[in-house]
Amino acid sequence: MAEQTVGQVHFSEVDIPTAEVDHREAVTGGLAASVRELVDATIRTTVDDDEIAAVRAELDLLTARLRTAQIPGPAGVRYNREGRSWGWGNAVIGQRNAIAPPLVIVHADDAETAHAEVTLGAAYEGPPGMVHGGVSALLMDQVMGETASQFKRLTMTGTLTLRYLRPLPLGPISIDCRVANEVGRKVFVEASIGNADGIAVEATGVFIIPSWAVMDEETGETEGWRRSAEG
Ligand SMILES: CCCCC/C=C\C/C=C\C/C=C\C/C=C\CCCC(=O)SCCNC(=O)CCNC(=O)[C@H](O)C(C)(C)COP(=O)(O)OP(=O)(O)OC[C@H]1O[C@@H](n2cnc3c(N)ncnc32)[C@H](O)[C@@H]1OP(=O)(O)O
Repeated sequence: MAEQTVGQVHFSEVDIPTAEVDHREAVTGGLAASVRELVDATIRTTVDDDEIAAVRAELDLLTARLRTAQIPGPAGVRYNREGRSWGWGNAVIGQRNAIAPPLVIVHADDAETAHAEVTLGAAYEGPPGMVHGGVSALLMDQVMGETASQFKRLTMTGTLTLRYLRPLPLGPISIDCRVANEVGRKVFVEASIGNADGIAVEATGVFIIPSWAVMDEETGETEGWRRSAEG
């Protein structure tokens, strides 16, 4: 495994064929989906105290089984020689992360716009019955960051500005995003999150190609970046 550190961000090139990555994602993504159900059930269950104690004991055993073989730290961002990249622990789209909603992001062919959808349940509540404002910010930050990167360069959130227009009920939500402008290493991105009733939150962001990122003058790609297979 080749470790590459670009500034303070670590990437790992691993020699795993894309088919194997896809297989691992299908298997562990299924596990994450089950844990996501568990999170929802934990919030909403009304079973009695004894039943909670019994379930907890079983869960602790299951967790111990998973811990018998673990990587030493977080999942990181990895890529293979076929250009497939993956970040299994990502807080928004990590395939193995039960805390991730998980958002499905579709980027336009020109990579300048993106659309994302997900259904948010009880685990994402802020005001009663409504999406937590920080969750709205989190989801938009991810979509905006990916869109700013255009899958060819490393961008980091510099400034994210949000205007909360109206409360957003839990349930199906969607995000729209576009690159508005670019000046030097600054990429200006706009996004909104809402539902069938309209937009609830608007966001503008300045995403920055860090000064320490090494850029290829011809392609505009930064080192450490590989286009993901899902694009
Ligand atoms: C987390 C990165 C992961 C990367 C993974 C890559 C590939 C993996 C594959 C999939 C992931 C795809 C995309 C990523 C998607 C989502 C990730 C979520 C986004 C995040 O969760 S990311 C974490 C939060 N984020 C930070 O952790 C940043 C901490 N911070 C810094 O690392 C530096 O602070 C930095 C780099 C921001 C700037 O450093 P620098 O040295 O390059 O800046 P410099 O001084 O050269 O300024 C150049 C021009 O930007 C202006 N400028 C500077 N700072 C500004 C700011 N904050 N706001 C507005 N404008 C700013 C100046 O005013 C100047 O403007 P002008 O040229 O006009 O004078």
